[in-house]
Amino acid sequence: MPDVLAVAPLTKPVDATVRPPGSKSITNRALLCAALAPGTSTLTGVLFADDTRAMMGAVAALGATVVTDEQACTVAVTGIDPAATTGAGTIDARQSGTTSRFILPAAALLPGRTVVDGAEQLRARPFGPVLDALRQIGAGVDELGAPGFLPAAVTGPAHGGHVEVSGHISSQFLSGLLMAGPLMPRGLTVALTSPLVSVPYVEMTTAVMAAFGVTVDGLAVPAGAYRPAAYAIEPDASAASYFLGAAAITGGQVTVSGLGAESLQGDVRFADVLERMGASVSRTADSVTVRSTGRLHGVDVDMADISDTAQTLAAVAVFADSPTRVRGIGFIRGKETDRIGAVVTELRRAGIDAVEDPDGFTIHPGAPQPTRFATYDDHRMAMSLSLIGLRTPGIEITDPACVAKTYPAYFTDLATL
Ligand SMILES: O=C(O)C1=C[C@@H](OP(=O)(O)O)[C@@H](O)[C@H](O)C1
Ligand SMILES: C=C(OP(=O)(O)O)C(=O)O
Repeated sequence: MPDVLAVAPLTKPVDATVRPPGSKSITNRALLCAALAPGTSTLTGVLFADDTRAMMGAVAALGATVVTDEQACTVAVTGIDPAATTGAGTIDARQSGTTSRFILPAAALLPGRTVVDGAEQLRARPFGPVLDALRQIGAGVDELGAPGFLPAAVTGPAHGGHVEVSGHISSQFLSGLLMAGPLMPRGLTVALTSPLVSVPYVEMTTAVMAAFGVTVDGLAVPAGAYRPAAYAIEPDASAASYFLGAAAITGGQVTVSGLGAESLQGDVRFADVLERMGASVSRTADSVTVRSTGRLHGVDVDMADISDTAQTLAAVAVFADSPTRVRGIGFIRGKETDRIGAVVTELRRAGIDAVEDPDGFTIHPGAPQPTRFATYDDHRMAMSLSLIGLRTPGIEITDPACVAKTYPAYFTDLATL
């Protein structure tokens, strides 16, 4: 991929059906549950991207056997008995929040020492809540760098029981604890010490656990065992937001197949936001379609449940006929970059009146100037800002290769529009 990519404006309204690659979040949950199930599971519709390769490497380091067929998007995973496995050495979670936050509690099941580390970007993201939680349930935790950050070493086995963890920084801490819970001798009962963000991701966690034979009751998981499963992964709903956004701003229509009303992913609700803005949305059991009505109004919306689509909305909001206010997402300052600061800075670079708020941002519509956007090594900056280029000549994306974190073929797929 070039160092800078020029986005070609569309010459006519988009009219397309797309199927994004598998969900990152579901892929990484299914890989972990399969790795903790005795026997062989078969996963289909798997995402092959940097974040999921990180999880494949992590579960292999725990001792699971991972056999991939990238062409077919399938993975066969033969799981381990954690109690009979010693520590996993060092795991490189790369830039992946899910891999790192999910693998720490799983590594704490092993009677041995595992070091979890990641790329510089991940080392800057918070880990204190999960490290504290693991100490509460009997694991040894050494912070090898700054307290509350990676790298960290965990030594199990954790006995489980009652644990307290915060919910306002990331839901991934809770999801990771729940997935390891059934393999702790006392099971696990989690109490949240602060309001939970990204709630649909926890519902996704319990749904994937259920597919592998474990039932979560509230935030309590009894001691038990996973069962291997044949598991089909849905297309990625956060990835779908870019194509749905493209329909809304180019006056066209896009159908995303494989993402129906029953999706496990909260981010399918991005279509509801576009509907509130004036787009027409239709849903079937297996698809969602966004059709432009020619009208696009600004919206005032809390995106705490679907924050991975906030940057998509920022790009779409530029082309509305009134301002958009996004609330409830102060915690996205701790993602791949400070996403509130980054998206506001870049829109301002294009001459758009964008304002940073403590818990979100406000975008005033305008006519973007030709701009070379910075992307902050954040895949969602690159994918979101590219939408502006569908309507505006002279838009360039720096470091387009950063999309490899979750969607290596993004720019190829965007070009098919
Ligand atoms: O559990 C998950 O799969 C995820 C949860 C969300 O993170 P937070 O809970 O940190 O908001 C989301 O942003 C991330 O891309 C994936
Ligand atoms: C925040 C993200 O990823 P993660 O937290 O899993 O690194 C994302 O994909 O936007």
